[in-house]
Amino acid sequence: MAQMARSMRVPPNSTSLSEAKKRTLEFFRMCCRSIPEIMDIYNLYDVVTPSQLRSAVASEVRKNSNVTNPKVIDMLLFKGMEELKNCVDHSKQRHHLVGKYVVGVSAMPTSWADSVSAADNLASGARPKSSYVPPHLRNRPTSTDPPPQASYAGPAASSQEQSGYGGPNVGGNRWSGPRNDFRSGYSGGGGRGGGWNNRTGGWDRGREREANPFVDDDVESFVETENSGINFDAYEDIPVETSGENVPPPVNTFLEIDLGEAVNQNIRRCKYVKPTPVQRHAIPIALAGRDLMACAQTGSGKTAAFCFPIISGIMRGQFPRPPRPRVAFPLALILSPTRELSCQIHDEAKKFAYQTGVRVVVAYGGAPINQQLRELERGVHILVATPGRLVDLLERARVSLQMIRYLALDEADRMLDMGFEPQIRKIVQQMDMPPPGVRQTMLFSATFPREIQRLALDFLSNYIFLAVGRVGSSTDLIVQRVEYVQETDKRSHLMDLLHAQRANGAHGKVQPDQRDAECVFTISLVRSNCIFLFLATLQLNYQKLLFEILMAIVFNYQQALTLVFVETKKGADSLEHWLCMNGFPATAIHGDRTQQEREYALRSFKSGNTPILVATDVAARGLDIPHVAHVVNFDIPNDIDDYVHRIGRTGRAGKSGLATAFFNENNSSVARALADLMQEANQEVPVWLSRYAARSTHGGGKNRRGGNRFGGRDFRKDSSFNRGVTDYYGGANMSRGYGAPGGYPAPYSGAVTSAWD
Ligand SMILES: Nc1ncnc2c1ncn2[C@@H]1O[C@H](COP(=O)(O)OP(=O)(O)OP(=O)(O)O)[C@@H](O)[C@H]1O
Repeated sequence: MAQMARSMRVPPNSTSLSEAKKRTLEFFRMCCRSIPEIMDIYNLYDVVTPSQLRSAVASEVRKNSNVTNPKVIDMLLFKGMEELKNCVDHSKQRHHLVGKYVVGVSAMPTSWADSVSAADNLASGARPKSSYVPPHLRNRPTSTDPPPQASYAGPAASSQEQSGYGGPNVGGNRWSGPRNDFRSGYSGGGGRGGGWNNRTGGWDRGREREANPFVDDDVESFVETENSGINFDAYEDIPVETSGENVPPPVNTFLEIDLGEAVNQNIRRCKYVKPTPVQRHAIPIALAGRDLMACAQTGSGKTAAFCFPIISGIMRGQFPRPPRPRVAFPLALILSPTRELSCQIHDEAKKFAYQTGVRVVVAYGGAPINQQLRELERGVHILVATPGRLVDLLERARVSLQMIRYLALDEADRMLDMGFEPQIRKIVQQMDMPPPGVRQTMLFSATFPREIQRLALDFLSNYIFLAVGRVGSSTDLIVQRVEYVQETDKRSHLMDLLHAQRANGAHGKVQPDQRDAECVFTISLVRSNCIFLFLATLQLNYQKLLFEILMAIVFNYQQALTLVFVETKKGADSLEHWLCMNGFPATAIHGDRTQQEREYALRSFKSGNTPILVATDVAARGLDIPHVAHVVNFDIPNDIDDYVHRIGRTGRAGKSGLATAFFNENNSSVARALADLMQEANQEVPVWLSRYAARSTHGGGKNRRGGNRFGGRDFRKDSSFNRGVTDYYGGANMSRGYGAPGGYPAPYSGAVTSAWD
C-alpha cells in the first residue's frame, strides 16, 4: 500500500485538480478495500462503538467538506498513507497503551482538519502542530469537567422533607426531617463532617478521588447530544395503571423532579433527555417516600427509576454516624438475582451518583470476598448485592442492615420466587433491617405474578402499584416468531437462522472495544479524510450520494449479537462447542462456569468478539447489552414469565428486536400462555400454535396470568383478595417477620385499609 501511495504521489505543483480527483478516488477505493483486512489482521473488531465511528465521520464531514486546493489534497494523500501505516504500527503496540483513548489520541496522527492546517502550515513554512485533539474534545477546557457542586440541601430542604418521618401514609421522606436520631451524624455532604461511614476522609476528598464512570462514554459522544438510542415515540401511547392511596402525579421532564443539581448533571451526562414512562411515574412516587411495586416492560429504564430517588434521598437526608467501626452500615440496599445484574446495577448507580458524595459498593458471589470487604470498609451508602453473598457478609457481621432506609428489589418476582425467598426473608425479616413503614421498599420487575404479589405484602407498607405497558415487553418493538422444530432438528435449524443472518449482513461486523479505540478511530479518520477529500472535489449531488454510501459503509460496522437460550448448563456447553466447530464464534454463560469465565464470556459477547452467546436463564433477566438483535429460545422455558424476560434482552430502550422460539410437543404446556402473550403483543400467532393452545389444559407455566390485560395487574383488586384480606394482613403475616432485633411494632394496621383503592 505504501508503494501504491508513492506511485500515486506527484510533486504538488504539477498536480491538477482532475488528477487529484483521480488519485483520490483510487486511494479511497484502496482504503475501503484494505481497512477490513487490516482490522482482521490486527483483530481490531473489538474497538469503538458504531456511534463513535458514525459521529467521528459526521463531525468531520460537517467541518471539512469544502477543501479544493490540489496542493492540500496531495499533501493529505501522503498524510493519509502515513496515518494508515502509523495506525497499523500503533495497533501492533497496543499493549503499551496505558490510557485507552487519551494516550492513543495524543500518539495518534492527525485528523482531516489538522491535516489541512498542517499542510497549510507546511506550505507556509510553519512547524506542524504537535498534538492532536479529537473532534469531541475540541473547544473544551483542558481538564475534565469541573465537578458540579452537589446541591446538598442540608437538613429538610424541601417541603417534602420537612414533613419528616411520619411513618406510612404520610408521604415525603420518612426519616430526613425532625427525627433527632437521624440528625446527628451525616450532614448531607458539602465536606462538613468528614462524611458518613467513611473513614478515609470527607465527602470532598472522596469525591476528588472518584473515578469518572463516564470516561468510557466520553469517547462515544462525539457529536451526539442525547441518548438517541431510546425511541420515545414507541412509548407515547403506553397504557399506565396505578393503584393505591394518594398516588403522586407523574412528571413529564427530569426538571420537574427535584433530584438535586449533581444528579441532574449526571442525567445529562447519561444523555437522558426525558424520563421513560416508568420513570415519569415511579420517581415522584419514590420521592414522596411511598413504597412501590412497579411492573414495567423490559428495557424501559427501571434501574434509573429506583436509583435516582435513592441517591437523591441519601444526598438530602440526615443520618446518624455508623455506630461501629469495621462494620458497613449501608443506607440503601439493592438486591438482584444474578451477579452480572448486580454488577450492571452497580455500574449504572455509580454513574448516577458520580460527584454526589454517595458511595455505591457491590458485593456478589464468585468474586474474592476480601476485596469486597475492603471496599465496604471504605464506606458505603448504597450496597448492591446478590442475596447469597450478602447473607455471608451479614453472618460474618461485616455488614449491618440496621440503618437501611431504602430497600429495592430488582427482578422482585424472581427474588421472591421459591429459589430466593428464604434468603430474602432472612435478609429482610430476620436480621436487623428496619421494618416496612420505617424503611422505604421498592419492588421492580417486568412481571409480577399474583402469588408473588401476595408474598410481597410481607415486605411492603401501604404501597402503590404501578403497571406500565403490556405484559412483560415493549411488545411492538420485539417481533416474536415461533417455529415448529423437532428436538432433533433444532441445531440445523439454528444454523439455518445464523447462516441467513450472516447472509443478511447481521454478523461479522465491528463491535468495538475501548482498548483499541484509538486505532479504529484513526482508521475511520483516515478513511473519512479520503472520502471527504473525494467528496470535496465533487459536485453537490454526487457528494450527497457518496455521503450516503459512506454512511452505509460505516453502518456496516454495527455488530448484531445473537443470544441463544437453552434450558440446561450441559446443553449450553454442548451447543457452544457445536457452534464453534461449525464456524460460528460462540461463547456460553451458565451457573457452572466460574465467575471469571462468566465475566469473560459476557465481555466477549458484548464486544462482538463472539457475537453468539449461548445462555441459561442466568442471563435472562436484567442484562442490558446493546446490539442484541436476535434472541433465540432454542429451548422454550416452562414459565412464560421467563420467556418474557429472555426476549426482553433485545428490543430495549425503544429499539426494535427479533425473538425466535423453537416450539415442539415438549412445550405444549406453555402453548396457551405463549399464544396469549403474542396476541397481546400484536404478534402473528401461527395457526398451529393456536391449535395447541386450544388443546392445552395448562394455563402457561406456573405464572399463568390470564388473558388480555396489560401490565401486571394489582392483585389487591381481585375479589379473592378483598374477601381474604385478613389472611394477608392478619396474624399470619405478623408472626412471620418482625419480632426480629429492634422489636419494631407491626406496621400493618394502616395498610389494611389502604390495600385497595
Ligand atoms: N430516560 C432515559 N433516556 C434514555 N435512555 C434511558 C433512559 N432511562 C434508561 N435508559 C436506558 O435504557 C436502557 C434500559 O434500561 P434498564 O436496564 O434500566 O431497563 P429495565 O427496565 O431495568 O430492563 P429489564 O426489565 O430487562 O431489567 C439502558 O441502556 C438505559 O441506559
